[in-house]
Amino acid sequence: MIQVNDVGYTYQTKYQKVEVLKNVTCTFEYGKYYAIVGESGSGKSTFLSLLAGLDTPTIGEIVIDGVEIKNLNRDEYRSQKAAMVYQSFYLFPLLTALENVRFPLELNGLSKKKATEKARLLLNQVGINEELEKHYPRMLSGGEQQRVAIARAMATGGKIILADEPTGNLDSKNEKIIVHLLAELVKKENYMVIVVTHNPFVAEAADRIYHMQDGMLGEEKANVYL
Ligand SMILES: Nc1ncnc2c1ncn2[C@@H]1O[C@H](COP(=O)(O)OP(=O)(O)OP(=O)(O)O)[C@@H](O)[C@H]1O
Repeated sequence: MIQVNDVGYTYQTKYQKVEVLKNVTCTFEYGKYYAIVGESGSGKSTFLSLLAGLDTPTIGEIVIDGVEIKNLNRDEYRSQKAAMVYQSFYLFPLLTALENVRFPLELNGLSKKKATEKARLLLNQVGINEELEKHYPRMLSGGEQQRVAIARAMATGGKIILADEPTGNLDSKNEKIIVHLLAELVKKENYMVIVVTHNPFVAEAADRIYHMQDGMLGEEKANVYL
């Protein structure tokens, strides 16, 4: 699980300090889908980047499966435990769908043959067939690209998916497909999914919703929509 204990984060610009997160305390468990909602500029993405190990809290601690994040090897954490999914997909443009998913598997030491087999399984799981796997990202629809990005996140082998507006560039049909996919990973494979979103539909599917307001995380609420 992830325990966030009294975390604060301050951006230091040339002229001023901007306190973006204040006294954030919460926990995230495997097998649950969380949504973090809140006004623009309230600190949601900053918080997600701390959970991803992309930045370090100014004060407080984040503990992942019993180890404080600052004591983890950051590269290993991001390549093996927690993966980010973004609004703009960020697939490697010069790699096919299959190669995009195979890449982290090979990076984690699998042979090309084994990595190809595993990548195919993951792509199949997200509904990308053997024809589409040969396509470069520009030849895929937004929904297909996001599914490849989720398969790539799963390829890290970690069970934590951190998603920043994962449906922000998608139409409502693809939005549903992606939300369903994430919810299934949580239910059937014990993933922990944490989604930052402005989209009520994406938030409604969550087990828990956290409200970020002016850098403070509001009381955890069971999802009232369920
Ligand atoms: N590199 C930076 N330097 C200084 N201030 C920053 C930096 N990045 C973000 N901020 C400020 O931190 C605050 C929180 O930003 P953040 O992106 O976390 O908000 P958010 O809730 O995710 O917003 P949105 O919903 O619009 O994406 C904002 O006031 C923003 O201007």
